[in-house]
Amino acid sequence: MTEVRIQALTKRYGHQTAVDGLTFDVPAGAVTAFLGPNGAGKTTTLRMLVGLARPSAGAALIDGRPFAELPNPRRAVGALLESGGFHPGRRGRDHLRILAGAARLPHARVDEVLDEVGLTEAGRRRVRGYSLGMRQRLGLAGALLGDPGLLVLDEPANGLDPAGMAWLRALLKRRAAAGHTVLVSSHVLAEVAQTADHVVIVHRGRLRYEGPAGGDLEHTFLTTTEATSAV
Ligand SMILES: Nc1ncnc2c1ncn2[C@@H]1O[C@H](COP(=O)(O)OP(=O)(O)OP(=O)(O)O)[C@@H](O)[C@H]1O
Repeated sequence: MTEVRIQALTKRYGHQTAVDGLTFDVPAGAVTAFLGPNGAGKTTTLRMLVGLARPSAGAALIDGRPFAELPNPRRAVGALLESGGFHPGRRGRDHLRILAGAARLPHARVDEVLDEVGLTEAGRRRVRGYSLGMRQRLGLAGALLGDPGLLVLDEPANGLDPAGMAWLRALLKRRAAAGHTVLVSSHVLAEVAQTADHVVIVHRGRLRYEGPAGGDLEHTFLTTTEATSAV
């Protein structure tokens, strides 16, 4: 069971405050949707959680520690924060083999995760020929390699077709049912309503809502974010 605690988390870029004293918990054994308008601070928060950005103040803790202090971070946390970053000339399978090697994970995991994301055949092809949805699936495969207790996904549904969305929904629910912690940002409220158990809404870097999913999510979103965007 992996607990996530965001505590008075703040990130400033010059005079701009992207994340502003944000506090919330992410429960284990549930899918938590992380919502907010464009520029609300979601990606910045997730980047701090997985050690890609340093907080200006406050903390993002995984089982009580910042990512950088986890004893085995690549096994504890699987993250998908952008679907780029693949070497275009590399085969999908080789990309995952390199990740597995760096994390000292058994190479057998590569075939398991390729199968899990439906890329068994495509894994033999070079990434330059992948569609956006296939790149998302490959990114998800990378996040799943270490069978992590915590999955952190930034808009993973981007580029997925309807069957891909249904597949992703089932995957996230399966992880949560197995007791894992799943934190996923999204703009697709209808999708979130079908997937999430718990919802966190931010706006202008601040917490606007935290609670169980259900009810009229669109109404909650629009009223808590004043239907305006910071960008
Ligand atoms: N590296 C950076 N340098 C300067 N400003 C940044 C940087 N990263 C993010 N910001 C700013 O911080 C704010 C929050 O951005 P962030 O990407 O976290 O929002 P978001 O909620 O993920 O948005 P979206 O839904 O559009 O992806 C924005 O105003 C953005 O311009």
